[in-house]
Amino acid sequence: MMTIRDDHSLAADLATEAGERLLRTRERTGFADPAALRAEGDRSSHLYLMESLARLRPSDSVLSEEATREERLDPRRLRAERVWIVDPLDGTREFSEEGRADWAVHVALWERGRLSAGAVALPAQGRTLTTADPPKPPSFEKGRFRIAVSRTRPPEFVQKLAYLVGADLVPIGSAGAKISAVLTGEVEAYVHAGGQYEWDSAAPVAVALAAGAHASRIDGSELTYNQADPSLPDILVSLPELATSLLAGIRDLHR
Ligand SMILES: Nc1ncnc2c1ncn2[C@@H]1O[C@H](COP(=O)(O)O)[C@@H](OP(=O)(O)O)[C@H]1O
Ligand SMILES: [Mg+2]
Repeated sequence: MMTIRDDHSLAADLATEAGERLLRTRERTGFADPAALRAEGDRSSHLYLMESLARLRPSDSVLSEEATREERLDPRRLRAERVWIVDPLDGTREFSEEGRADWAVHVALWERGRLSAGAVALPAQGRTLTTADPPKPPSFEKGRFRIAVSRTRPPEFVQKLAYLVGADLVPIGSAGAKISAVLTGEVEAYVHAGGQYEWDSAAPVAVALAAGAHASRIDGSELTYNQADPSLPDILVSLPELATSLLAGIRDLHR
């Protein structure tokens, strides 16, 4: 039974519970029909999060990846002071592949212009990263480092960027799993371009900022959320020590 609690704990509890439900969906439905498993995961997780937020935060707005186009275009969201930005299942493709643990549930809260709370559940890794208790990323010592990149849609320039800055590429599914990998020390950076939406990054960016990591657009400008158009096509998340050289490398490659 859920009781009244602060937004940080609520984000963490909802992401974790949605994740546990997705693990059960995976077990029950199996991997024989991946498209059916993906559809079931997306739909059931979206419904769980929408119902829970309607009950526990009835006056807040919600922007979800799985909402209808009309719901996403609802003008009330743009006037609202509090908007939950959720991706009920990030890394849907990896969710439907047996044995993979690089998929996530994202729950973020945007308040009056900035992300104020967030949680990323990594159900198959048995952990939830949260602004309630932000992870402490390791500090970067000198030398080669690792850049996480999309398994299926790596941006063209990241191979060149890796060469330029002396890094190795690590393909991982899910934006949330990649940003979490920066915060837990599996990689040192994540670079993406060419398309993405607010729900793909809001929750992991809320946690990354709370953890003291760097998070920005690839031109160094701020990531802004709850816009009329939820497209947010590129992102850089890294240990703070690496941000300046990564931004400089990206700038050189785009000249
Ligand atoms: N070029 C692109 N256009 C739109 N969405 C993209 C994209 N590249 C990645 N994404 C989205 O970002 C998330 C992480 O992608 P990836 O694993 O390739 O890094 C995925 O979310 P979903 O799994 O929620 O659809 C994916 O749909
Ligand atoms: Mg997503």
